[in-house]
Amino acid sequence: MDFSKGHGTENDFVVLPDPDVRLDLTVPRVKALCDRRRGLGADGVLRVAKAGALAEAGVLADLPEGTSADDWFMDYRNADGSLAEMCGNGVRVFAHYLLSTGLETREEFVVGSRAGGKPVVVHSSDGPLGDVTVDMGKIRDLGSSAATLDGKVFNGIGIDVGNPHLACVDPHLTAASLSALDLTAAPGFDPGFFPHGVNVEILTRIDSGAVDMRVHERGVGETRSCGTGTVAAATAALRHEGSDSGEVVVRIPGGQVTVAVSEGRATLRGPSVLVASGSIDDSWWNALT
Ligand SMILES: N[C@H](CCC[C@H](N)C(=O)O)C(=O)O
Repeated sequence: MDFSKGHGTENDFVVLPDPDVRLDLTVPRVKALCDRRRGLGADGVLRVAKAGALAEAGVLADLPEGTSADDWFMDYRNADGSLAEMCGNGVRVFAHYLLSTGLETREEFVVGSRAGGKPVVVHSSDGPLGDVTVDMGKIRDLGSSAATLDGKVFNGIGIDVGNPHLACVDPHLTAASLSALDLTAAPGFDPGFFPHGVNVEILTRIDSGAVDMRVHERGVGETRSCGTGTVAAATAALRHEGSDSGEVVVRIPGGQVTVAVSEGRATLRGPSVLVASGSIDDSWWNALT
């Protein structure tokens, strides 16, 4: 079975073209594929299929809002095999992949996701390097909550970007003290507030239009970047300055992206890199049940 490997600011994914929806993405298979020793290694898996084909195969119960049957659908799984509604870095890699393989010929189109249709603009896709803007849609404020990590409490805002986030702005944090935080353990959070788990972002306040952020992702662990997380972070950072709109450069360990927030919606612009393509041994895959 064919695969490609790509990343968006070093949040990396195995891309699986599956137009006939033949693959059964069981938890053991996704976990093995994402394992950096016994598999290819990735933060997540992006299955490529039309939304209508996924609905016919029963992978989707129905077509999410803003998604038509003929849209290519990003069927995203976290490295632990769990489903997540949306993946901002993944959509950029997915859109770049579609153009690079000729599955899509337009530069502006909609990518389907469990969080709804996401319009994309592929500004460039020259070989391995892409530059993509994603309309991330509505950003919903879930109210105040807090995370505990590295023996400290971080107050933050719950933000729904299609998937759940807890974005914690610490005005005393610097890029240096942020990089010194220990994020190896999963942050503590209020399970009553986030009954389905949460992606946790820790970030500095805005300085010269930019913030520094690290993230511990639900179903993955600390990643070099999280696209939906950068949207949550930018929203919280603007809120911390008393604003509900603006453009924020978010610096993450894997690079940087630009988030624009306005009237409760956001766009995310950033790079995409397609590193490799190859084939996965079918018997290896089939033996994983
Ligand atoms: N890496 C993804 C986020 C995955 C979110 C996933 N960890 C979840 O369970 O919501 C991104 O770039 O937005």
